[in-house]
Amino acid sequence: MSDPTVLQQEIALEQKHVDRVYARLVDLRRDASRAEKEGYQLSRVGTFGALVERDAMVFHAARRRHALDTEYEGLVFGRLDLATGATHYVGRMGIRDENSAPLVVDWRAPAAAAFYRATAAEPLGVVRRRMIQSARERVTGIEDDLLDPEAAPDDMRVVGDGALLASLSKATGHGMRDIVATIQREQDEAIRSPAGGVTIVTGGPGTGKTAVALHRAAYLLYSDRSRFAGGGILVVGPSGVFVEYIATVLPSLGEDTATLRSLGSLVPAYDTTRVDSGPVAAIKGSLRIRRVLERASHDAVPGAPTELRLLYRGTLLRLGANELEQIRRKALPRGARRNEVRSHGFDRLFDALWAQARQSKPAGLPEKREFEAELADRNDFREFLKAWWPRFTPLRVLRWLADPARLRNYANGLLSREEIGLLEGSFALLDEQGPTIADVALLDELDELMGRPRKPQQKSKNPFHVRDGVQEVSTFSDRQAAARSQNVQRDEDYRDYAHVVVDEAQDVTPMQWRMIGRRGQYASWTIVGDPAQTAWSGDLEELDRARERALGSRRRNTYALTTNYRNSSEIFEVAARVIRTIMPDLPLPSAVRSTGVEPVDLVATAAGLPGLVRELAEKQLTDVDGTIGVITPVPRQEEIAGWLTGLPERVQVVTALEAKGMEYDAVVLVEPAALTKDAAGIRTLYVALSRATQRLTTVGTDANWMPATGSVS
Ligand SMILES: Nc1ncnc2c1ncn2[C@@H]1O[C@H](COP(=O)(O)OP(=O)(O)OP(=O)(O)O)[C@@H](O)[C@H]1O
Repeated sequence: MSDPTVLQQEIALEQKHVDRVYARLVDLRRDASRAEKEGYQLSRVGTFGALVERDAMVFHAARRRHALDTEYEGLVFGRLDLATGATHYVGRMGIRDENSAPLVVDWRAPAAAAFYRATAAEPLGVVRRRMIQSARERVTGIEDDLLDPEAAPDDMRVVGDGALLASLSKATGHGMRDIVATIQREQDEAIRSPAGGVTIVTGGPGTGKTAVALHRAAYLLYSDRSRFAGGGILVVGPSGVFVEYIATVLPSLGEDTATLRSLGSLVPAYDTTRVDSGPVAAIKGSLRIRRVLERASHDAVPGAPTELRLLYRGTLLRLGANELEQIRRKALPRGARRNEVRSHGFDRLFDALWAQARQSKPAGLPEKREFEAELADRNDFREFLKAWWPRFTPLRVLRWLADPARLRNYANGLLSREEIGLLEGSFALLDEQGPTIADVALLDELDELMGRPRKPQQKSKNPFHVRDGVQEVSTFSDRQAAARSQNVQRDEDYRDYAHVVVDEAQDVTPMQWRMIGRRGQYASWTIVGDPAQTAWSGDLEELDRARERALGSRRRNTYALTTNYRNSSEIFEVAARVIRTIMPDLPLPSAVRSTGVEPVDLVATAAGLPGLVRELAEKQLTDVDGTIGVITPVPRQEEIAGWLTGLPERVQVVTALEAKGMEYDAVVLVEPAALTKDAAGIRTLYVALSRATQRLTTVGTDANWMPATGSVS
């Protein structure tokens, strides 16, 4: 423990610098408001040039003000004392004083890298690294790491127990914890990985993969803003709950341009949280379903007219079922996209009708063009076309799969009888309950298979588009320069992202890789995940192949994270025992924190379970300050939520699948035995057991839920 007087003196010292920074911030905000006002004045001049300039000025100034507002909290969080005698302050954004001398260095600037990378073994010129904790403008604490005692001047003071442990013992809030002040070296290396190619980050539970992925997005925006803010960064996470959990991280770093989507909302027309059972999700996720969809996308419309009869100038023109089917098939060869070749179908229909008309030679038969125009004008003919070859939406075609006869026909030779039965059960609910998360990838595939007329894309004409590189300080200028590109209007289903981040990548199915891949054809990628946490019960090799295909031949940079920052060592020990039963040789991360509190395992009768679960949740409310996750088997979420009605919002009831990527201070895992039927279930159990930072309780009707080694294959 450090001497409290020394601590207070050091806090007072840092407060002086922080006061200077905030005073400067006031000036900068005033300048920004003035620039905004002046921008509006320019509109009175009325020339086109002045208007363009006004737009740019107002936009930049407004953005600058926004940046200054959002990064107000915890603006300065670090200080480096170098062996050279120089001192750098590190913060969420770079700020210079009125003479352009740096007051704060942006955490992403090269000069700040040592803040994260220096260790006692390799101090990189850093003598003391100091983390400054604050509440708004007030410095509240200091945690020092003395990295190079030999080089330390005699009067250098070192206080606190180390920054990382201090930060980890804080309670978890609703959003993800902010780690910018305590990023560790192996994480920093992954964050600053080269911008191109594919950066792959692996590591066990709680190793900071999500945190790294998000800080990397912020780093890329900083290091090449015109490329990444202009082209856009897409962040894909597994569930809506997860996306909400991470939503505040990038804005807290001053970046609000990235697009965050869950797998159920990646395609704009849908936004679903409905999940399929594991076996159904495995069929829908497998590439075999693609051929099933392809067949559906080429099939005749249910209830389509089987005959065309038109009275034309006293002559009956008639096409029967066979002729219509032949025309349709010829116009729609394998590989053709139904919505795109619609007009070919119509052309062939006209040809067939024209041939008939010519044969019967009605009086006054006009030229072919005019004949076509006359038909196209007729309501009865137009109605026929609409019914015979409508414009298809993917959802309409997916609904055809709810018809068991059609499904069997499309899946014949591709899926087993049992698999077809499972799909039948799932698609039967499509009309009533809407698509599931797995269906969204099928709908996107159908969209691709059938094509659609695309709107021309709007390109931004940006006279203020400035190419910027990494800058040491004063990032206002690069943020402003890019402001224009952030105003780019993107297509609703924008596909040309400059960078795609995929979190919890181990759970992305082959069909979902195709869906994401369509949106990242020109992108560089960051992929983070942990294969040991996958719930995928399908073919693991197929999964690897699909991912590799989406990522293409881009260069891979791989990073492995090795420390678990989330779980206490007592909690992670239980999770580790579970995963070792199916993956005995898996390298596991080491949990850095011990609380001395052992996890609790309880058994109840079926009748006693609801009361006990409620009691346990209530107890956690007094034991921890932060969030409490009650994790349930997927089919029982609603029932168990019913047992907990009226409890504060801090108690969140989530399924084992929704718990992916999440973190709670206390976890009550209900009926763990429900998850031990197969290897995918055990991997999901491993996820559920590794969500808690402080307290873990397992409770259920089966006392023997801990799987035995080799009990499942
Ligand atoms: N360097 C760090 N300093 C402080 N906290 C950290 C650090 N790295 C990670 N954490 C914290 O550890 C927890 C786990 O991080 P994160 O969710 O990113 O891990 P993950 O590897 O994605 O986990 P999982 O695979 O289990 O979903 C979070 O609370 C995060 O804020």
